[in-house]
Amino acid sequence: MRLLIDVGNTSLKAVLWHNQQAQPADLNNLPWPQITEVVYACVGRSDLLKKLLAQAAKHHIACYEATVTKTLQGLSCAYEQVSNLGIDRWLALIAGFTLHPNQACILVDAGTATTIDVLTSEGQHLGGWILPGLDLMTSSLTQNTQRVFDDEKTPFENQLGKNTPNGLKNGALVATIGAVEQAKLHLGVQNSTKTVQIVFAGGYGALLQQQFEGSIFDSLLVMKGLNFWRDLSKTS
Ligand SMILES: Nc1ncnc2c1ncn2[C@@H]1O[C@H](COP(=O)(O)OP(=O)(O)OP(=O)(O)O)[C@@H](O)[C@H]1O
Ligand SMILES: CC(C)(CO)[C@@H](O)C(=O)NCCC(=O)O
Ligand SMILES: [K+]
Repeated sequence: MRLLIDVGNTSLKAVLWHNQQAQPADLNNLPWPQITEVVYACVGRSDLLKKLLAQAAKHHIACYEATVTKTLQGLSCAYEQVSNLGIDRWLALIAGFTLHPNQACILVDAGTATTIDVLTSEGQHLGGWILPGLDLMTSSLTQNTQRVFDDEKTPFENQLGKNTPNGLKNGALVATIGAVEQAKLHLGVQNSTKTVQIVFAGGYGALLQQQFEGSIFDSLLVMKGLNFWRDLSKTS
C-alpha cells in the first residue's frame, strides 16, 4: 500500500493507493504497518508534510519526492528550466500521457490557481499557462476596487452579466473558458479530424468540465500522476 501526498499552496491532500484503487487517508490514524512507501509532491510549504515524513522515517518506510525531469519514458517537458515547472502540472501531464496514450490532451487543474497544459499525441508537452483561480480572480477585483462586489449565492455562469456579482463571476468563468479554447489552437484541432481530450481536475474542475463537450473531470488526476510517476521513474 502506497501513501500518496500532494501538497499544494492551500491544502495537503493524501490518499492510500492499494489494489489499483485510491482510498481516503485519515492522517491522524494512518495504517503505517501496511504502508510500503510514501510518494509525495510539493509546490507549497507544509509542516504537516514534515510530520508525516518523520513518522514514515520512524517506521522505516521509504519516501520518494516526485520531481520534474526533461523526459519521462515517452513524455517530454516544454520548460527549458524543468525544475521551474510546478510538480502538480508535471503529474497531471504524466496522468494524461498514461491514461490517454497517443491522444492529444489539455490538462486543466482549477484550484487556487488554474493551470492549463498542452500535450501532443506524441507525448510532447508544448507548454501551458498559469491563471488566477476563479476565487482569486474575483477576490482580486473586489479587494482592489471600490464598487465591484461579490455575492455568495451568485453562481459562475457562461452568460453576460447584468448585475455586478454576475459580471464579476461570469467574467472569471469566461476568461478561464477562453484560455482553454486558446489552448486547443496550439494542437491544431480546428480544420482537422484530430481530437483532443480535455481533462479537468481541482476544486473548480467539475464546474468547468460542464462547459466542454466530450471533456472529463478526474478529481484524482494529480494523485494518479503521482502513482504513475513512481512506477515510471523506477523503470527509466
Ligand atoms: N466542490 C468543491 N470542493 C472543493 N473546492 C471547491 C469546490 N468548488 C469550488 N471549489 C474551490 O476550489 C478551490 C480548491 O481547489 P483544490 O481542491 O484543487 O485545491 P487547490 O486550490 O489546488 O489547493 P492547492 O493549491 O493547495 O493544491 C477553492 O478555491 C474552492 O473554493
Ligand atoms: C501554479 C501552481 C501554483 C499551481 O499549483 C504550481 O504549479 C506552481 O507553483 N508552479 C510553479 C511555476 C510554474 O509551473 O511555472
Ligand atoms: K493543486
